[in-house]
Amino acid sequence: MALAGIRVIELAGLAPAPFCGMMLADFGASVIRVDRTKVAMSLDNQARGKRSVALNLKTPEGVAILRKLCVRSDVVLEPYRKGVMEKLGLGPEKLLKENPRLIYARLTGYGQSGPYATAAGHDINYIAMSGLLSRLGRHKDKPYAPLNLVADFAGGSLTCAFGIVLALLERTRSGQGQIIDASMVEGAAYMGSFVWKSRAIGMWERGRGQNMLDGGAPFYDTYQTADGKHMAVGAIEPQFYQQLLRGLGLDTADLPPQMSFDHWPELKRVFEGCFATKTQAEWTDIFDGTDACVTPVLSFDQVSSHPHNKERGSFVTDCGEDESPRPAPVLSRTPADPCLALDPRIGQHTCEVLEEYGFKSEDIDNFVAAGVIERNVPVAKL
Ligand SMILES: C[C@H](CCC[C@@H](C)[C@H]1CC[C@H]2[C@@H]3[C@H](O)C[C@@H]4C[C@H](O)CC[C@]4(C)[C@H]3C[C@H](O)[C@]12C)C(=O)SCCNC(=O)CCNC(=O)[C@H](O)C(C)(C)COP(=O)(O)OP(=O)(O)OC[C@H]1O[C@@H](n2cnc3c(N)ncnc32)[C@H](O)[C@@H]1OP(=O)(O)O
Repeated sequence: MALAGIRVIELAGLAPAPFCGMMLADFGASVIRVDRTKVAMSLDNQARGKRSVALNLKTPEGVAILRKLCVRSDVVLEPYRKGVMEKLGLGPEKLLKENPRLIYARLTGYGQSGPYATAAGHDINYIAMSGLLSRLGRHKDKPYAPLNLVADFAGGSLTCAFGIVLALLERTRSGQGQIIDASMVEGAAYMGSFVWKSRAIGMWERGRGQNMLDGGAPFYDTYQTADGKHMAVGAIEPQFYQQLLRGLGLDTADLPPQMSFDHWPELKRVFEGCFATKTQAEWTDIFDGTDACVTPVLSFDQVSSHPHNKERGSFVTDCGEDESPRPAPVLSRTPADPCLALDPRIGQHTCEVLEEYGFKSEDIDNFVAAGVIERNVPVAKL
C-alpha cells in the first residue's frame, strides 16, 4: 500500500481527525490512536485499521511516553483546541526538536491564530464562517448544513490528509518535517473555490436556492416518485436536457426555454407532475442507459446492491457484518486494503505498541500500576 511504513500517532478526537487517521490507515500507514485512560467507550467510529494505546497525558510519565513514541514516528495528528498540546509539553517546537523529520498536523476549526483560535465549535460553525453556509438551503428558507460533511470531512480530514501527504513527499527532498495548520474554516472555504470563482460569471447572482446548482433550476433537483422515493436530475447541458424531456415524455415545443429563470418554477411543477406518475424503479428503467443524467436517490439500504456499485465492490463488510464505503480513490498498483477486523477497544494495543517502541515489560507493568497507561487485553472465550 502507498503509505506502508509510515507511522502515525493520532490523538483521539471527535470526527475530523479520526477520519483523517482512518484514511491514512486504509492506505497502509500504521496508525496508533492515543486514548484517554478511565474512559468506558471510544467515540471513534472511524477507527478502521488503527491500534489503540490508553495513556494518561495528565501525568509526566504519560507525556514522556508520548514523546518517545513521537521521536520514532513520521506524523503526529492532533485535534485539540489551540494551546492544549503546548500546555501538556507536547507542542510542535519541542517535538520537532526531538525529531526534526516529524510532520506535526494540527486539525482545528479556526486554525492556530486569529481571535477565534481558542473557541469551541463544530462543523456548522466552521461552514458558517467560511461563507458557504449562506449559500446552502432552499429558496425562502433558512441556511441548512448538509450533514457535517463540508467542514469536518471535506474541509478538515481531507485537506489535512492532503497536507500530510504533501509534507511526506517534500520530506523526501529536504529530510525535514513541518507543522501543518489545517483550519476547517479555511479548508471548507477552499473546497468552495468553484463557488467563489464562478461568481464572476453570474452563477450565484440570485438569492439562495434560486440558482442553477443550488436547487433553483428544474433540471438540477430531486423529484418524488409514485412510491415516495426520489430521483436526482442533473441534466444541465442542452443535449442531456433533451434526453431528460424525452424520458419524461415531454415535447420541447410545449415548454418554456431551459434557461428562462422566470419560468423555472412553472417547469418544476411540470417535472414534479411527471415524476409522480411512476415508481423509482420504473424511472430508473427508463433513464438507465441514457445520457439524461437521471439517477435514483439510493438509500443506505439500496446502495451496495445497486448493480454499478456491486460490480465495482464500492462497499465492504467487516467481520462484525458492518457495511461501509471502501477507501477511495482506487490506485492501480498500490490500492488501499482496508482492515476488516473489529475496531480497537481503548487500550487494546497499549503493551504491544509500547514494546514495539522499545519499552521494557517491567516498565510497562509499573506504568499500569501507577495508572499512567491502561491495557485492555481480550478475555479468551473457552
Ligand atoms: C459535528 C461534529 C461532532 C460530532 C460528534 C458526535 C458524533 C459525538 C459528540 C457527542 C457524542 C456522544 C456523547 O459523548 C455521549 C455518548 C457517549 C458514548 O460513549 C457513545 C454515545 C454517545 C451518545 C456519543 C455519540 C457520538 O460520539 C457523539 C454524539 C464536529 O463538528 S467534530 C469537530 C469539532 N471541532 C474540532 O475538532 C476542532 C478542534 N477541537 C476543538 O475545538 C475542541 O477539541 C472541541 C472539539 C471544541 C472540544 O473541546 P474540549 O474542551 O472538550 O477539548 P480541548 O479544549 O480540545 O482539550 C482536550 C482536553 O483533553 C485532554 N486530553 C486529551 N487527551 C488526553 C489523554 N490521553 N489523557 C489526559 N488528558 C487528555 C487535554 O489535555 C485537554 O485538557 P484541558 O482541557 O485540561 O487542557
